Amino acid sequence: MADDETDVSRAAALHRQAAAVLAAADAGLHALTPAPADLRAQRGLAERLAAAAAMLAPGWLGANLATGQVPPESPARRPTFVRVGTARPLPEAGFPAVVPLAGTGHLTVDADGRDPRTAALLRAVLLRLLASTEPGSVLVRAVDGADDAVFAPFAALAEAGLMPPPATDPEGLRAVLTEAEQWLRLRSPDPRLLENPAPDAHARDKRTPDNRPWDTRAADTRAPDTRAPDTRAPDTRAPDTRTAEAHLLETRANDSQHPATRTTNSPQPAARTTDSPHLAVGTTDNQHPAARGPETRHTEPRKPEQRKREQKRDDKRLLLLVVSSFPAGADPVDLLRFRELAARGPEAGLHLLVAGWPPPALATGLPAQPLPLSTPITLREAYAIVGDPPGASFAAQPNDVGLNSPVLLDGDPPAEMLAAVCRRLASGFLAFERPSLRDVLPAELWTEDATDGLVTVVGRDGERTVTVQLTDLAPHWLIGGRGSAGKSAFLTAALAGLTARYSPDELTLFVVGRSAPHPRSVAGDAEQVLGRLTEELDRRAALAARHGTTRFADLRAALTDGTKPGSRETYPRIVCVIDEFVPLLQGRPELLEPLTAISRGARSCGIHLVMSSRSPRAIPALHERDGLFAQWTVRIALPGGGDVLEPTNESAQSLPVGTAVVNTAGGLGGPRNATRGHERLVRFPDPSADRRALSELHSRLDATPPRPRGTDPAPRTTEPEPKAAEPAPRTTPEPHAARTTDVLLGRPLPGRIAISPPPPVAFPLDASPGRHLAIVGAAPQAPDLLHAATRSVSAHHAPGTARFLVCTLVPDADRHAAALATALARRHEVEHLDAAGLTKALELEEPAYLVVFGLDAGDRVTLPPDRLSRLLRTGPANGVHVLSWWRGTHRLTGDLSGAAAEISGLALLDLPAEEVDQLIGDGAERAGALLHDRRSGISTPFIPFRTEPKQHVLPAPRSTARPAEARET
Ligand SMILES: Nc1ncnc2c1ncn2[C@@H]1O[C@H](COP(=O)(O)OP(=O)(O)OP(=O)(O)O)[C@@H](O)[C@H]1O
Repeated sequence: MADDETDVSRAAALHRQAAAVLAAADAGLHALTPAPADLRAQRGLAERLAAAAAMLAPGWLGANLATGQVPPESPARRPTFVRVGTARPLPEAGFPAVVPLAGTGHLTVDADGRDPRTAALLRAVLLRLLASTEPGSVLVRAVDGADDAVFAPFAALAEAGLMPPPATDPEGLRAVLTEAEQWLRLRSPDPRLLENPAPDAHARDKRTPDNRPWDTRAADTRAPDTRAPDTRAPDTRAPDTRTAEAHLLETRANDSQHPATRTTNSPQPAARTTDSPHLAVGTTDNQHPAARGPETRHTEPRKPEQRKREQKRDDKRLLLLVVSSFPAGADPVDLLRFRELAARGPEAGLHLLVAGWPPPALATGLPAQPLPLSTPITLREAYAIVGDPPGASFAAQPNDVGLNSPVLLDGDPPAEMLAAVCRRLASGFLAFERPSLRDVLPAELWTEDATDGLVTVVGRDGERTVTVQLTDLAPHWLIGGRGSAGKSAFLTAALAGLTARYSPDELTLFVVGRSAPHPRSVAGDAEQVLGRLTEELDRRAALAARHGTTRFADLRAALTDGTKPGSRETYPRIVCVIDEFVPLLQGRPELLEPLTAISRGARSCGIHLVMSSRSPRAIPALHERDGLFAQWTVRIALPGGGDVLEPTNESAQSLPVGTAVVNTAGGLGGPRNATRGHERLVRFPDPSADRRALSELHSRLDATPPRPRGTDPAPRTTEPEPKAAEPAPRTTPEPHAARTTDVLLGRPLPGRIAISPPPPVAFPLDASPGRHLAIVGAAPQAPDLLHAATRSVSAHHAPGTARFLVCTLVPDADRHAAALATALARRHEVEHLDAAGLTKALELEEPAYLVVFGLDAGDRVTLPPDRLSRLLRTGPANGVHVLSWWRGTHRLTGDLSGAAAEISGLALLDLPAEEVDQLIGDGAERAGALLHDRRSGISTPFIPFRTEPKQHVLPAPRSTARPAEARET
């Protein structure tokens, strides 16, 4: 080692000496009476310099790539020097021009990447740095503001997460700057220096100490082409300027005592003992975590040596920020951020390759200053000039600057060579295989119970399966990742896992901005979905208060206690998924309040939020102490999504696509690669690469009938079907039946969310069993509501495409039935049925809407309960839906209760509390109208639509009075 250092020192000294000699030679060439060149001496010198360069930049770092020869295998090393071209003081003599990088400084080129020479140089340098280091030890962030595809040949690295696609706009540029600043903060010896990620440019400039590199250099900056050639002998007295040798030695000294390892109060937090909210992530080989109960893994505080080891491993990495050109909208503050990063970067492993620097003063309003601690390259027509490296001089004389030799910059590396290196790096970095969608799905559908929480497999950590929970203690997930990081893929796979595990009785999805994959999902725009969710939260919170429960499991037990076995009344957990919430909240800030209320009140009500974004910290208030996310312990960071973690947590840096960091301690963490009990690096499936498994799952979900809570799963093969004699519902609905038709019932009550105009309260009719509507109550407006609701269904269908069968069993409603039939006939086929016709219609198998006024008046001859039950269960699969008005609850809860239990939509009008309680298990005082969907368990108050002015509505008997027409048998 000592010998090596001596050799290298000697080589560096030779290099310096040779540079000075060359400068002197150059001066000679330019003198009026040129001295005769000693060509042999020049060639000898060039050879010695080439040998010195080979020592400073061995292997990939300094090889001549133009030959197409892959440099001989050499151990991965820190790129302290890198070649930029060939210095050619004489046509006959040349040597590689190398400049310092890792541990020392940066590189700038005055022309940006639109100049092909610059673009080629950037690619060559990038290739050298990537090829000479271990995969993953140089992280690259690129900016190509001209969107000139300068980095296109490196695209294979994007998938591996080694180099995301370049930022092309100011927003992307700022994201890159922020990432670099975070990198610096974590490694800077004095983190206070970079407390504010986006500094106020002018304030920052004013407080810049005078001894910062760019300030001292600014005073004597001259454009390189105006520099006088060096005519003096090398300055051997210059102990204060750091030579290449000094750089090298200093780099080594720093290596062994990096600032980050020196600090005793490193920002990295000690691992915390996991407590219950942090237990939502688990790993297992085969056992379902729900069966194991909550995990109780505890993490011992890491020992100092272990921490040191982790930090040291991390310190080897470099972050390389490569700018080919600045985006048009970049402003002076962005440029000042570059200077700040440059000034502090090298000591923290941050290096910049910036083309187009200095940016023109006229365009930026800032003086065109060199980038601190950088070696500047200036392009000329046929060659380039390489300026002095940071703190040192290539020149021999104190007043001279730069390498006194023209440099022919390296051209593009051979395409095949570059592609091969990228392939090697990408495959080396993707150490383990992507799981398939089947890996996150259970063998059998809908076998889990959501009482204590939801849990699903999200991917694998090596060979281990990783599960994440949604429970009272870990109620919500916050997911972050840049564009194309795989957020949709992660969500789709996670939701597939949940919907396959939990039947609609256990789980209801509320989905904003994406399609809903579960039979009882509620999908729509944010206003509609959050409106429904707020109503449901209010309802459940009131029930929890009434029953004195603080856990959802207790509330569910209290609510289902005493309900009849097989009852359709269920209390599913609700998962509300909001994709890309930042633009949503920026556009509709008024939604923040209900969302925060839901987030806070949800945990004891079985309501969970899953929110994702490309820039989760774009609204800082959400992350403050009282902000939306303050209590969200589950954070999931995909590539570029480190923002969802604590600023000190680096585990999401340089994630490849297809991986995510799942952290269940609010993002708490420290260095990358450290082992933390509350954090897992997960490889998750890409459902788009597994379309078959996904569509198979969806078909199975569509085909599986919901089962009442408390009964066995429907498709058990060992048990007989409960009603073998009856035809099973069709598993593959006809195309017409697969369509969902909304029955519009009224306006929502003014709620917490101001929505203009508010969406109507509607009940969706789809192909699953029980999708029928019963309007219940003797209120005068009830028959008119059936009229209005049916008209909304008619309007939903194109003229002539729907069939309506209208029947009235109570004379009081004749007028309504007649008016409805007349109105419907204007658009569709309508048939008026008498009692006998109704009985026959119970056998319907062709699509139709059967509209019955006073269904409760039908006797058992007209309405044989078993035939009615069968129609209600199997009709929707055939496109048959029953829309009915029942004047009271008597028969619904009496002799027709079995059949009526099949009706999943109940519009209750002015019913007494005890009758509401009997029907839907919710005895809250309810004046007015209430829509209850038995499938989702959700009740929504509404103001009924009318077709007639109020005074024309006929009075009807009170619901509690038994209707005379209802004959019991
Ligand atoms: N697990 C995975 N493994 C490999 N590739 C994946 C994986 N998941 C997603 N991808 C790929 O990454 C790309 C982007 O995925 P996706 O659309 O899910 O990203 P996103 O973060 O939702 O993007 P955006 O924010 O732009 O909508 C897709 O081409 C997808 O095939």
